[in-house]
Amino acid sequence: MNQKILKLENLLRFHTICRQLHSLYQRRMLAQWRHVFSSAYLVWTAQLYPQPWQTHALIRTALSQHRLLVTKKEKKSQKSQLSSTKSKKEVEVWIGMTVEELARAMEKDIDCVYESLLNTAVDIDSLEAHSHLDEVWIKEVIKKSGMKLKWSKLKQDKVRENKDAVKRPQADPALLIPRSPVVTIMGHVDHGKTTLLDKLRKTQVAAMEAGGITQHIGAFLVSLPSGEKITFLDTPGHAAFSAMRARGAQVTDIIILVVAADDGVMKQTVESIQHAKDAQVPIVLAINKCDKAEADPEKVKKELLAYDVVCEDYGGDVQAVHVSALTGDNMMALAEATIALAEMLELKADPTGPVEGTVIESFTDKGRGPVTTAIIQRGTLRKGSILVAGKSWAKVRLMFDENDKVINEACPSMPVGIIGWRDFPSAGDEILEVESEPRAREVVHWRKYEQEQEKNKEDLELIEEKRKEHQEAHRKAREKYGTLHWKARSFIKYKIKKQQQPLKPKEKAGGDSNVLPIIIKGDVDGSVEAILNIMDTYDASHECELELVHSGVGDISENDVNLAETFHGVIYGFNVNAGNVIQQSAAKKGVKIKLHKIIYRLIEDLQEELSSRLPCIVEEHTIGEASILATFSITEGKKKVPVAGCRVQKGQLEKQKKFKLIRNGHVIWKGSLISLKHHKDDISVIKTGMDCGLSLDEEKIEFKVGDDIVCYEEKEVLAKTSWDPGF
Ligand SMILES: Nc1nc2c(ncn2[C@@H]2O[C@H](COP(=O)(O)OP(=O)(O)OP(=O)(O)O)[C@@H](O)[C@H]2O)c(=O)[nH]1
Repeated sequence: MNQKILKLENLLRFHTICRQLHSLYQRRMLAQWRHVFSSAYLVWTAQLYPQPWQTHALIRTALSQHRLLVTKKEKKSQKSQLSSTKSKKEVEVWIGMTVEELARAMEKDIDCVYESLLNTAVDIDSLEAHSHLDEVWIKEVIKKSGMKLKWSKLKQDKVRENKDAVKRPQADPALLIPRSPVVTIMGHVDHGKTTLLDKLRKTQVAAMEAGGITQHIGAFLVSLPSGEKITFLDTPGHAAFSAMRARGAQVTDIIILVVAADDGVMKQTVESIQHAKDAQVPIVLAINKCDKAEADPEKVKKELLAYDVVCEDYGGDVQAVHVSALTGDNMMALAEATIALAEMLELKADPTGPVEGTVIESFTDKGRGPVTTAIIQRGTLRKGSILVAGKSWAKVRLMFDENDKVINEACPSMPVGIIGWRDFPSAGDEILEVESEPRAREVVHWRKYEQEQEKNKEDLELIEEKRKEHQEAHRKAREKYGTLHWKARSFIKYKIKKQQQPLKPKEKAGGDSNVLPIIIKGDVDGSVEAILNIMDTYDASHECELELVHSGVGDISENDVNLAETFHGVIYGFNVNAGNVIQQSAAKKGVKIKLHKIIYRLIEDLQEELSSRLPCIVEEHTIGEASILATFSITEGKKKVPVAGCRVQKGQLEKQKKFKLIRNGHVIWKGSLISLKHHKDDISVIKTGMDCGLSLDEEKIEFKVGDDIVCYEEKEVLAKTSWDPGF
C-alpha cells in the first residue's frame, strides 16, 4: 500500500519536475537573449584577463581591479538584486563543487555556469565539467543567475541518529512454547477457496455454543475437538500473501493448496506452488469438489508430480485430503492433516516480553475508527500496550476476536482486532511494542524522516536522469558545432531554440487522450492492495496509459468524485458504497462510479473500460472466394483489359464489395471490380459453383491461372486491451 502511495507521490513529483524543467527552458531562453545583447562587453573583459579559472593571488588582484571597473549603475542593480533575495530560488552549494555539480544544483544547463563566468577572470575555455570551482566563483555564478546561495547541510543530515524500533534478538529456547499454525488457503480461481474458508468458519461457529456472527478481520481461529487450534488467513489469497512477503513478513506456516478434482492443475495452482516454494512454506493438498461425478482426484495427484508436489501415495510427503467444501465432507480430516504437519514443524513462540506481530488488514469501523487486524508472533498483547507499525502507532484501547468478543490478551498465532491506532498501518507492516508513547512518536517520526530522505534521493535520481539526457543531447548538439568558439555556439543554440515553439496547452491535452486515470476504493486495506497488485501487471501502456490517481479505504466520497472530475477519471469501488448524494453528484459531473463485490469482475470491468478507449479495428469479413481458371483480355476502345475467368468456390461475389487477388498465399492487389459478367451479361452477384469473367480497377495486374479472388467487406470492431492480468 505504502509502495502504491509512494508511486503516486512520485508520479506527482515527476509532473512537478517536468513543469520545473519547462519553466527552466523558458528562463534559459531569456538568459540567452541577455547574453546575445551583452556579448560585446563580455568578450572585452574575457580577453582583458585571460587567466586560468582557479583563483590564485594574481586573479584575486585582477578580480579586485575588475570590481573597481564596475560602474555605479551596475552596483545599484546588484544591490537591488540582493534586496529581493527572499523570492529567489535557493541553491544548495558546497566548497569544492564541480561545474557540473553546480549546474545540477541550480537545475540548469552546464552552459549557464559558463555564461555566468564569461565576464570574469576565469578562462572558461579551459574550464571542464569536472573542474572544481573556488568559493568566489560559485558565489559569482549563483549571484549572476539571480539565485540565492545556501551552504549544504548534507553532513549534518547524514549523522542523524537512527531512532527506529527493531525486533528483539532470537528468544532463548527455554522461553519457547508451542503455538498453533497460521494457514493460508491458495489455489486457482473458482476451485473453492472461499467456500472452503466459509465452511471452516461455519464449522467453528457451529462448534461455538452461543453461535454468533463472525466478523471479517482477515483471519479466524478454528478449534478442533482435541483442543488444537488453527489460524486461517482469509485476506485475498495471492495478493495479500505476496504483499506480506514483499515486506519480508513471513506470517504463514502452512499453505492449503485447493485443487478442484474436476478441473485439475491450472495456472494459479502452479503459481501457488511457486509462492509456497519461494517462501519455503509446506503444503497440504485439499482436492476439492470430490462430490462431483466427474471428480478425478488421482488425476490431480499425477498432474502435481510435474511440479514436484509428491503426495504420500506416490512416495512423497504431501498429505492429500479429498474434500467437498460444498457439502463440508472431510473438513475435519483436512484440519487434522494440517495439525499433523504443524506438529512436525514444531512451531514455537516466546509469549513473553514486548509484542511482535504482523498487520493483516486495516479498515475503518463505524464508531471505532481505524481498526487493524493482526497476527501476534511474539509476546502477549494486552490493553494499554503501545505499538508501532509502519508509520503509525497505537495505544491499544480495545482488542477483539473474529466473533467480535472483547479479549484481554492475544498470544502468539492469535488473530486479533486492535483499536487505538492514530493512522492506518498497511497489510504486512511489522508490529512492534515500544515502552512509551513518546518513544512510539519518535519511531514514527524517524520513519517518516527516513521516507522523506528516500523521496529526496529518488527526486535527485530523477533530476540526474533528466540531466544526463539533457547533457547527452547537449553533447551531440555540440559535436555539430565542431570547433566553433563558445560564444558562436551559444548564439546558434539560441537561434535553434527560438525556432522550436513550445507545445500549446491544447495540443498537450490532445496528446493525453489515451490515458485512463482511475481511483480505487476498497473496504479494507488488503483488498485495495490486492487490486493494486493486479494493476501492477498492467503492460499495455502503449495502447492506453493506466494512471492511478488515488487509492484508499472506505466508501466513495465527494472528494473522490472531485478528483475523478479533475482528472477525467473513473472510480472503482470494491465492497464499498456510494451514497445517493455521491451518485447524483457523480452523474452531474459526468464521473463514472463502478462498484463491485468480486475482484476479478472489477478487473474485467477495468479491461472493458480500457478497451473502450482504444480506436476501433477494421476487420475483413469474407463474402465469397473464386479461383481463376483462365485468363484472357478484351479490347475496349484502344485499351486491352485483362479478364479473369473464374469459378466461385465459396459464398458469392458481389460486384459492389471489395476484392483482393491472392497469389501463392500473398495478397497482390486490393480494390474494386470494373466488371463482373456471366457469359455476356453484366451481373451484380454470382453464387457458388458458377463461372464468371471479371476485370479489376487496376489494369496493370496480370492474372495467372491458380490465383484466388476474394470478395470481402470491412467491418469496424471494438478493440480489446492486450492486458492479461492472468486470470
Ligand atoms: N460441487 C461443488 N462445488 C463447489 C465446491 N466448492 C466450491 N464449489 C463451487 O465452485 C464455485 C467457486 O467457488 P469459490 O469458493 O467461489 O471459489 P474460489 O476459489 O474462492 O474463487 P475465487 O474467489 O474467484 O478465486 C462456486 O459456485 C462454489 O459453490 C465443492 O466442493 N463442490
